[in-house]
Amino acid sequence: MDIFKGIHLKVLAFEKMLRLYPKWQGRAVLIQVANPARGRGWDLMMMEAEIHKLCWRINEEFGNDEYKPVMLVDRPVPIVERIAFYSIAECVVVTAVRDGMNLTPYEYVVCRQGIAGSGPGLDADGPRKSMLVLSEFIGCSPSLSGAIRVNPWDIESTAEAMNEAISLPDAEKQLRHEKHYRYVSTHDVAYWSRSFLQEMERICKDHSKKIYWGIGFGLGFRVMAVDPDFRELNVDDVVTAYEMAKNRAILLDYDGTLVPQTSFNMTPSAEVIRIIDSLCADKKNVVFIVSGRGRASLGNWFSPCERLGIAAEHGYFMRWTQDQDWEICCQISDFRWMQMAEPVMKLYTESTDGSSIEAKESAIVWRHQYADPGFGSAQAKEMLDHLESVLANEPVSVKRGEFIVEVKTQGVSKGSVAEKVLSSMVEKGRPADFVLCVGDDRSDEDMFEDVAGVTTKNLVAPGTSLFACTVGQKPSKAKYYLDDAVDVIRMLAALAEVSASWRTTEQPSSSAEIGDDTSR
Ligand SMILES: O=P(O)(O)OC[C@H]1O[C@H](O[C@H]2O[C@H](CO)[C@@H](O)[C@H](O)[C@H]2O)[C@H](O)[C@@H](O)[C@@H]1O
Repeated sequence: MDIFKGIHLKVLAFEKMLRLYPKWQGRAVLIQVANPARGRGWDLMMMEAEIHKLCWRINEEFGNDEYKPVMLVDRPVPIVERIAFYSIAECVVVTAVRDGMNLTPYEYVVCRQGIAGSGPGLDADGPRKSMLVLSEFIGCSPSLSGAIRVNPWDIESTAEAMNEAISLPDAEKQLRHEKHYRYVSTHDVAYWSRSFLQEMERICKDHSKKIYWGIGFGLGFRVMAVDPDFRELNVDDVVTAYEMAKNRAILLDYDGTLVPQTSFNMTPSAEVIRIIDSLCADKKNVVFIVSGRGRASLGNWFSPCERLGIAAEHGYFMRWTQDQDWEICCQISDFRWMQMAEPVMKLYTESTDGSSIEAKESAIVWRHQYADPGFGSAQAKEMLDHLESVLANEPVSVKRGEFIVEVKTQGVSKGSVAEKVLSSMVEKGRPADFVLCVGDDRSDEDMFEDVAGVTTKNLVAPGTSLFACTVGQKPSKAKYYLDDAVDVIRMLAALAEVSASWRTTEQPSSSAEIGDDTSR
């Protein structure tokens, strides 16, 4: 007995069932085993009193000398007695409003299976039957696919489920039991310990090759395993490679990379605009902003940088220079899935103060940056599962990012932007011999992964200097990290300076240079 077991809800649902389906009056009995509570408290005492009152009320109204509809067993129950109850029960009902696993349904199923030739109350060798009505809020509920799942706060639905459980034809009760028993008997302690060990082995496979860092403070402290090659980007090395390169590709994420994720004003600073514009002015450079943001705001913010390429909405839209049109990456015009995703997001927005929805042209985003951190990320996790099941047959992918859950068109990724930019340079006969790719978010990992494979795909010149760099020290597919956006800007400023010093001394550029070719 505790306040989360939802016993009062079960008793109320049973009462409702007797009222809705009078055929069960005189026939159905609810045996409520309530082991005495471990603690005491005013709320628990109130709960116990309420349960006793409810049981009394039902027994008064529907019972008689020979029939007591509710039997409340509120004393310690030895295991043998519990097994006896389980073995004869047509159905087990668990209506806890919060619980970890709750082993009762598993124990019940095993007891209903019994041992051939010794089943108390069961036809010794006949078919077995078991029925479960389970709260959707308990850990074991998803694993028992034959169970009828209920929201225990919904008394009427729980009453309907109880009636259904005991009314179903025997053949269906058998089928459901077979499902239950198959699961319980194959997922035993040996199974769990085996899979736990396998998982440990998988995770620790490269244990000795990794290096371990402790990051964060207090409750935020965690140990991180990273590749031994993962190291801080040395700006001098980047500058040297930049100076030596003939054709450079620079791919930059926006949020968290050029502007700190914590900034209230997310527009680029005058300094960022000046640096980016100066990098674009170098004819050896192809510079792209590769962002999840929409094309309107990126185009507007970077309007001073005429030669800047922009890949907006993770590359759904691409524009090579300001005077060119936006290209759409894939010929998908069916966005009906947005009408399925939006109501789900609205549901979570209503219950999560500080969250909001951002509808873009090819994607829809749920943002929880200003919600309570713990609650916001718990809601985001739940919403991700919810959206994945609702949109399972749609041509979309559902991803998490920095304080966001995003649904976007399948096949659109920052990785394909990197490939497009580099293959365009190859087509123009100017394959990149310097690639710098910086980002902070999960969506940037696609870009890092692709950039790591460009040499084998012949998308860059032999011996190319590749710098894939994540912002913040965290496990990443990038080989390098910089601590924050400030360090990124500092590095880009150093590169812009190199370009500026060359511009003051260089000869007029030849028309073969990639920067002069507007037909890209
Ligand atoms: O690819 P990025 O440049 O990193 O852009 C990713 C997302 O950026 C925007 O969201 C971010 O800013 C919001 C406030 O301006 C903030 O609420 C959110 O938590 C950040 O992730 C943009 O709104 C998204 O559409 C982009 O996907």
